[in-house]
Parts: sequence; structure tokens; C-alpha cells
Amino acid sequence: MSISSQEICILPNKNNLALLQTNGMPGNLYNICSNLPATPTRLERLLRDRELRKYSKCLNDCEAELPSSTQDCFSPDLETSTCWFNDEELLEPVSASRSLNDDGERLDFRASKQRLLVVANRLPVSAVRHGEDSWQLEMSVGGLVTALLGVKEFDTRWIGWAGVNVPDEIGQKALAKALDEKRCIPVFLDEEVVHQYYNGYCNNILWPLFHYIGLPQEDRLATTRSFQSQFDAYKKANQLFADVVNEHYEEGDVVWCHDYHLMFLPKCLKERNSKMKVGWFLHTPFPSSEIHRMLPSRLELLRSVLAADLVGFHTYDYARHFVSACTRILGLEGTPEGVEDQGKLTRIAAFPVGIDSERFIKALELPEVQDHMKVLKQRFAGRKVMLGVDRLDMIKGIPQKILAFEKFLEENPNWRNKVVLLQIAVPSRTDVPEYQKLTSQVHEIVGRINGRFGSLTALPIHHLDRSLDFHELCALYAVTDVALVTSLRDGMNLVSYEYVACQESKKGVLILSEFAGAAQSLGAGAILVNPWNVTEVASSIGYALNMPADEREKRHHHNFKHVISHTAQEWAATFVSELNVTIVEAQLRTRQIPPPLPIEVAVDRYSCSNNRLLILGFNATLTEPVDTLGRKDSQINEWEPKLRPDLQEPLRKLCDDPKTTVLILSGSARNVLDDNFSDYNLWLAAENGMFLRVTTGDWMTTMPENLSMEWVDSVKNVFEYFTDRTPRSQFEVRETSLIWNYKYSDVEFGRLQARDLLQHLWTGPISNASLDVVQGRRSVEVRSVAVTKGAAIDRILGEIVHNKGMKEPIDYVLCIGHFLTKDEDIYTFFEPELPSEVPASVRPQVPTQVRTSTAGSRAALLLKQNSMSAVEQNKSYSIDGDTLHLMVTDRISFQEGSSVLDLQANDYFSCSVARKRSNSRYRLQSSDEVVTLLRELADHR
Ligand SMILES: O=P(O)(O)OC[C@H]1O[C@H](O[C@H]2O[C@H](CO)[C@@H](O)[C@H](O)[C@H]2O)[C@H](O)[C@@H](O)[C@@H]1O
Ligand SMILES: O=c1ccn([C@@H]2O[C@H](COP(=O)(O)OP(=O)(O)O)[C@@H](O)[C@H]2O)c(=O)[nH]1
Repeated sequence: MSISSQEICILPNKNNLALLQTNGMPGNLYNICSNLPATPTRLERLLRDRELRKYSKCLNDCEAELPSSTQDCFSPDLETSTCWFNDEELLEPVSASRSLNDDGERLDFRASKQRLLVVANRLPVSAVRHGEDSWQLEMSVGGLVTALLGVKEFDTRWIGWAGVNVPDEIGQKALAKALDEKRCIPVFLDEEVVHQYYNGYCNNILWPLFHYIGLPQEDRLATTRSFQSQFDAYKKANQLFADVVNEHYEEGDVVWCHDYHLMFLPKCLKERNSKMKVGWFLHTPFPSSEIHRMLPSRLELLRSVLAADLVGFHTYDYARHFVSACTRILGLEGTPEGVEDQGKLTRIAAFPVGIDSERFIKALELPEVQDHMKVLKQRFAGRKVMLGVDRLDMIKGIPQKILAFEKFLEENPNWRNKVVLLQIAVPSRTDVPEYQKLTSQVHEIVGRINGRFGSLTALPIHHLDRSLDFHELCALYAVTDVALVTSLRDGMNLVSYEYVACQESKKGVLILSEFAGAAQSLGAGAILVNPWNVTEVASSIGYALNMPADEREKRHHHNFKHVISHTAQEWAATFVSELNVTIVEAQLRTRQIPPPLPIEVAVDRYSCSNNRLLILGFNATLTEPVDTLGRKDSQINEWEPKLRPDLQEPLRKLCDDPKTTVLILSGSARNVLDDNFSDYNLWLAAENGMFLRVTTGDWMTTMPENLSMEWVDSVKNVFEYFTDRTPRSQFEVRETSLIWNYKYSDVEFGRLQARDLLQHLWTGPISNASLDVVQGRRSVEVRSVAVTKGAAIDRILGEIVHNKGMKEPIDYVLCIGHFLTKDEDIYTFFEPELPSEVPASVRPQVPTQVRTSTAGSRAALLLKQNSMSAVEQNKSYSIDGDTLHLMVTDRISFQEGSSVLDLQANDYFSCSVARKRSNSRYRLQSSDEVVTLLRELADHR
């Protein structure tokens, strides 16, 4: 019998029973499998997932204790390969995890392992060709490989470049076959692409920029010139990766893209299959948005990463920088969850990587490691040994490290023959000129210092330009007294983790750069340094070498605990779990997003009807879309909205159609609507419907009689104060509301100011008033509770019907707008059976029953009621200057039993524009689509 992870929950034991009950769902033990509507929070989901993982790990561990004959274990055949780590079990395919259930029945967990496609530039093995169809595979070096090799919980396949050019088909086939045994799938890149994409765009542009080094000094202009062709190659290479993923993808797979090489990949994948679960993780720092905005391709890169469902970074700082780049450069909304764009949320979070600590700890017991340790101890007997292990990369701060060591020797002559620095500098990206230069620079400094402080028998620096095998490396980690990590920037730095893992008996000291991601997790036990400050590093070396045993022990203990509990396995499992949860949540959220307006249907119903009402919002509905993409933030266009020129013609046609009444219903002031629409034959409702006029007539007010505006002066004071202190913000005093707008200000500063402003309002002038504070995307508006579009519409409708002397009820309503939530009561006005708060998820999108006003339409009902109450109460409104206060209720001339509205459900189209969540039945993405719609309607009289 095979069971899926979904079904695991029906096997509770005492432990997970306790957990499920503490997850906020008392008495609902089987909630995960039940059909009950309780929707768990993200935290509940993640906790449950974590518990299930532990549970299944526990079963797997039990299985490990079964006699080997009962296990169906894979034994890799690496006869043809030499492995750098000589640790081929790391690449084993998924082993069948089997266990017995309570009835002695065998459970096969093979099916419960989720398929994971890891896509990274580099495969864990690099290929070396030995003949036409013969390949040797060697382990690749670098933290990414180390981290991902620790991932064992999934049925993993690795897709990547084998680090070699294979132009011929025979070679490609043979290599694909050899790699298949390692569950690796090659992406073949030709030399030119590798040169432009990997050496060029990735390692000469993105890498230095993301590490705050800036573009290479000498060939900066050349780089600037070749930028476009390198970026094209980058996109091309990413597309090649996408093609291979698509070829191997099976429904339900998780596709996990890695690193700066593949920032374009999420977009390529999602364009082809929007349902694919795509995660992207960056192993390097993500720099401040000020750095990222220097990239000519800044927009495209951000946009394509955002196509992923989940985006992960090593630290909160990197995640914060990314979100800030999205807000500042793309103008998108950053929320605590991630980044939102048109209702799509890309979740952004920090997932600090770890190592497979057990592997290092166990390795120390191996005879070959013990042998290495013995040799090393003898070789350096009587001297303290300091260790540096880095790829030879400018980000690692190797010259700075060596200079600090020189300074230490300079200032501490007593240590000169008593300490040695072993520096392993693994050659890396040797085709990139900057790396070549670094090699000679380091050699030169090492030579100088050895010449200065060395003797015939001892040298202060042992510098190795090569990699070590795993056993040698573990031995070195274990016997050395101090590890020196001086990265100028480093995504994480796993060497520091590995050092700590191997120091359980010696309790050596870790000196760690504060610019490495690892400083966030190992900072408590390490000595943190600024690698640029050579004096500080030199004195830290002295401090470390002289540190008393009890302090070393405490510091080590702190870090060791962290390293063994934050493993690579846990990192990957958490990321994938979060990705799965993100997908579930996105599905739930999607249900709250109204479907696109079926334009054809709306047009078709329009042409079949005889008395139509078109209610159109103004801002962001009939104006150009809010300019966010690639905006030049400093450009203030116009504060006042303007009707899109391409809408003039269709709007005029619609207004001139005798069967159609057009109402512009807006928050804008009267003069703004006058400026834009005076020439059209339509109705204008300004200030959210508080003022009304037909363009051939004068303004009248529909304002409730007792509307108090006493609060205005005090709110104005607060708005003035914040306008003064927020560059490029502005406030507007309307007759029924006050609006502070910061759409042209610095987004983040504007938001902070808005938060502050709200606090002032709540605790000050409006605390006792009957007001609403309405937060827009980049605005704060204060208006009386009674002022909403929905509240005004019945009065407006009454006036229109009366004024036009309508003999026939309205049989078609299209209501579209970029309305604030407060004003969405306009949508539900025409749907009396549902309260406006009802979430879209439970709202029938297209009700099938036919409603007529006589059977309960709110408009007809209200009009009748108002009419009666007006007659009964004999209410009237006064004339105030040029404003006629409307007594709408006594103007209803319809006879009892007849109706103002005779609206069938499928003749009503409420539609939000450019809103992510809405109570409308439908949505349009932007005012561009409004243009299409109105053009179509205008052509169907
Ligand atoms: O593949 P290469 O070009 O030879 O470079 C090796 C790797 O270097 C980078 O490693 C990063 O990932 C580590 C693990 O997350 C992290 O600890 C370290 O700080 C990073 O520098 C690079 O990001 C990888 O893609 C490369 O494979
Ligand atoms: O001779 C060596 C030296 C180092 N490493 C490994 O390379 C990785 C370096 O990762 P780190 O995160 O420190 O930096 P990166 O090189 O990825 O920037 C570590 O796992 C080391 O064990 C290696 O494989 N061979």
C-alpha cells in the first residue's frame, strides 16, 4: 500500500495528537483531511507540515534500523568516476523508505517523497571528457553544491550545466547517460553563450554588483558597451534551462531555481505553465535598491523573479532589500508577506541555509581523516594554526586577511614563529580577467610577507592554490586553532559552519566578517570583524589566539548548537514546505479575485436592452493607468486627473445614444468633472455622489441634511503639517472630504508619514467624530461616515429617472470603477440579496435567478419607500447659493407597483478596475481594458 503525504495525518500517535490539538483547532484532530471549512493560518499550516516532516523522518529513521536485507537501498556505481569528495552516496537516488504499520502491513514511503527539480547553473558534478563517449565526473566546488547535497528528503533531480562545452551529439548522449546515474540532467551551453552569460553577465556584472564591488574598474566602459549582448545571452541561457525543465517536468513537481544565474528562469517557466510550483532562492546577498537600480536590466530581472511563487534569501536584510527594490524601482506594493502586483502575491522570506553537519561530525571518526589530523599536528607542532578556506574570489577579502595577518605579526613580534596561517584558495572562474588579476595580487602579497617574516625553516603563510578533498578539509577544520573568514560580502559562507561542526573537541575560535550572511547566525559565538579595518582584524587575531579556554568553550557551544540544528536538510524542507503552503494560499486568494469581465457578453446584453445605465468611475478608470512601471519617481505629471484622449470618441457616442444614460460617479471635486466632461451629454456625480448635475443643468447637492463638517479645520491642520514635511505630497480640500496624496513622494517615506499621520488623526481631531479615514494606495482621505457612492446612488437614480422622465425601467446596468472599498457599496446596491461585506469567495458570480425591481430590487424599493416617507414626512431641502438641495424622494413619479429598475441578473455588470480584491462581480485589469470595452459598447447601439 502506498500512502500520500495528505493521508499521513490519519495515523496520529500521542505526540502528533498533542501538536494538532495545540494548533488552534481544538477537537479537530483530522482537520487537514476533513472537509470542514476552518481555514488554517499560514503558521498553522507550516507548523503542521513541520510536524508531519518530523513524523515521517522518524519513520524513516526507524526504517534505517531494519536489517539491511529488508532495505531496498541504492548502491551507486561510480566506477567510471572519480569524486572530488569521494563521497558518492551524496548523489544517491531516492531510496525506498519502508516501514511497518501497526497491522504489520508494509508502508512504502517512496510515493510520499515529493519530486523536486533543483535547477542551478552548476551541477554537483563537473564533467571531464576522456574519449568520444567516455566521461569522468568530479564534484563541483562551492557553497551551493554543499548546501544542496545535504538535501535528502525529496525525490530530487538536478538540472544544470556540467561546466563543459559538448558540441557533438555522441558526447552529449554519453554525458547525459553518465549524469543520469547521478540523477542529474545536463543543460548544454555552447562556448559563446557560456562566455557571455556565465563569465560575462553573471560573474562580471551581477556578481560584483550584488556584492557591492561595482563593475570592474579597468574595463568598465567595455563592460558597459557589451552589456546588452551579455544580457541577451543571459536570457537565452535561462530559456535553455527552462526548455530542459519543461522536458522533464511532471505535474505536481516542485521546481526550485537557484541563484543569480537564473533570475530570468521563473518567468520563462511560468509563461509556459502558470500552474508550475516555482521557487527561487538567491545564494548571494541582494544589495540595496540603490545598487540594483544601476543595472540597465533592473526592471526585467525583478519582474521575472517575481513570477516565482516563493522567493528566498539567506537573511532578512537581503529580503528587505529585494522588497524595497520592487517598491522603489517597480512601484509595487510591499507587504509583510511579500510583493503584490495586480492581485498576485509573490511571497518573499528568509531561509538561512545550513550544512549537513552530521556528515562532517561523522567524518572526523574516519581513519583517513584521523591520519590527516595526525600528520597536520606533527607538521605544525609547537605553533598555533590559523585557517582560511575560500574560493579565490574578490568577495572573500583574501588580500585584506593577509594584510591583517601581516599587521598582527608586525605588532606582535613574540608570535612570529609561533603562528602560521594556512590559506586554501580554491581557483574559481578562472576565465574571468578580474579573477586572474586577483590570483597574481594574492601571490605577490603572500611572497612579500613570507620574505619579510619567514625563516629558512618556517614560513608564516602557507598558501595553496587548489582545492582539498573532503577528508583533508575536515582534518584541517578539526586541528586548527582559529578560522579567519574576512569576506567583504558573502551570501552566507558555509566554511564558517563547517569549521564549527568540526571543532567539537578543540573549541577553536571563529573570526567572522560582519558582512557574511553567517554573521547573523554565528555572530553570538564568533568574533565579528569589519574586514576593511585591518587594525581591528589584527587585534582580533591576537584576542583569538590568547582567548582563555572557558570563553572559547562558551562561544563554540553557542555556534555548534546552531550549526547542528539548522541543517541543509531543514533549510530545503522548510523552503519547499513554505512553497507548497504559498500555493495553497494563492489558490484561496484567487477565489477572492473576481473573474475578468466577459466583454462579449456585456456588449451582447447591452445591445439587447432598451434603457441602459452606465455608471463610470473617473480616476484610474477613465484616466491613464497609474504610472508605476519604470516610473521616474520624481516626475510629477499632473495632480488633476484627465480623461484619456482615446476615450473621447466612444464616450461621446455612448452619451448621444438615446437608449443610454451615462453617469460619471467620482470622488473628484465638481470643477474637475466640469473641466473634463462639460461637453458631453451625461450626468456628473462629484465628491462621491454628494453633488449631481446633468451637463445641461446646474449642480445640486444630494448631501444628507445633517452632515456635519465641523471637523474639517482640525484635520486640515494635520494634513498641512504632513504636506510640509513630505516632499512632493499634496493635499486637497473638497467640500465633503479632505485628501492627502503622496503618489509622487518617495514610496517608503510616504508610507511612514502616512502611518504617522493616521496616528495623529486617530488620537486627535477625529477620535470622537463620525468620520471614516479611507486609506488609498498612496493617499489618506477623511470623510464623513455617511458619504459613500453606494449611499448616494438611490438619490442620484431618483433624480435621473425624474429628470429624464423615464417611462420604462432601467434594464441594463454596467457599473465600473477603481473604487475604494468604502465605496464598493455601489456594487452591492444593485444586489440586495447580499450584504456588501460578503467575501467574493462565497458570492455567486452569476446568479441564475431573475430579479425584477417589483420583486425586490433595492432601487425600486428605496425609491418607493423614500417617496412615501418624503410624502409622509414632507421633507424638503433648501437652496444654497447656486446649489439646489435635492428632495429626491418626492419626485418619484412612478406609479405604485411599477419599477425604476427591471434588472435581470445577467444584465447587471459590476466591475472593478485595477483592483486586486473586490466585491464586484467582474474585474478589468486597467483603464486600457476600459477603452476596449467602451469602444465595443459604442459600436453596438
Ligand atoms: O559555480 P561557481 O561559479 O564556481 O561558484 C561557486 C558558488 O559560489 C557562490 O556560492 C554562494 O552560495 C553559498 C551557499 O548558499 C553561500 O554560502 C555563499 O556565500 C555564496 O557565495 C554562488 O552563489 C554559487 O551559485 C556558486 O555555485
Ligand atoms: O578545497 C575546498 C575548499 C572548500 N570547499 C567547499 O566550498 C564551499 C564554500 O562555500 P561557501 O559558502 O563558504 O562559499 P562559496 O564558495 O559558495 O562562495 C564549502 O562547502 C567548502 O567545503 C571545497 O569543496 N573544497
